[in-house]
Amino acid sequence: MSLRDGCILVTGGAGYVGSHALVELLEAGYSVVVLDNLSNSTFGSVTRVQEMTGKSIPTYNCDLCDKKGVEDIFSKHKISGVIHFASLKAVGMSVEIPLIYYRQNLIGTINLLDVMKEHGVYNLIFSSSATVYGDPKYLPYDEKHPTGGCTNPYGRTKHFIECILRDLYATDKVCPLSNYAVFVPQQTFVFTAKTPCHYLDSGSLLSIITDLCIVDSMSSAPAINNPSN
Ligand SMILES: O=c1ccn([C@@H]2O[C@H](COP(=O)(O)OP(=O)(O)O[C@H]3O[C@H](CO)[C@@H](O)[C@H](O)[C@H]3O)[C@@H](O)[C@H]2O)c(=O)[nH]1
Repeated sequence: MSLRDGCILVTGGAGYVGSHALVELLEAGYSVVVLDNLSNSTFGSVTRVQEMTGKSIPTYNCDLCDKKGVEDIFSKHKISGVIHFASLKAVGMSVEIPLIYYRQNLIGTINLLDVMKEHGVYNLIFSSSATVYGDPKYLPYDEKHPTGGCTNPYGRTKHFIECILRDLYATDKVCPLSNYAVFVPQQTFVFTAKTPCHYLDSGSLLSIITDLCIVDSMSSAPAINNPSN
């Protein structure tokens, strides 16, 4: 199934970055479905996106820790790819309530990956964070900077998820990724110019995007379908 034959599931799509991604995806001609537990947002943002674009967006108030709820969404919609923004993301709070961060971010992501596999969906863009780099060995960070050594639980959840995704990519007996998969670890600064749509159009099957400048990328919307940008 080509990506455009189905919908892109945007987890955390009601959030700040996720809702901007919706606009880009819709304007690039993708159909989208939103999953969000509304822990840090409302569906008002999605309503505004629908008003702006004139396109309708199925929305689900669903927590990724509710695996059955996630399965229901995959059963209702022909999902061809996922952009995974849903995440608790406050560094300070993650120090105060680490278990909640580990449960929401790690178990939620593992549930998502399980359900994707059950439904034969292997196209994923993961929204990571510059916190995976830990204390800088040099500045500015670039894609070659080592990850790990994170200084807080939030960063560790993102780092662990990157590790999980690398393992899945490496063991394609477990997770049958196509040979033409493009694995893009730590695309820290590329994302400013290259939107999620670029990655989808380039056939990325498992991409990790570290740190996001997607909101800025709104001004470079013409780059969406131009892989040379
Ligand atoms: O378990 C959870 C936790 C959060 N959310 C939702 O996820 C969205 C996250 O968006 P927001 O809180 O506005 O954060 P952003 O600034 O958009 O965070 C983006 O940028 C962060 C890095 O700065 C990444 O960690 C995040 O994954 C990415 O969404 C919100 O709608 C939340 O309601 C869920 O659906 N499930």
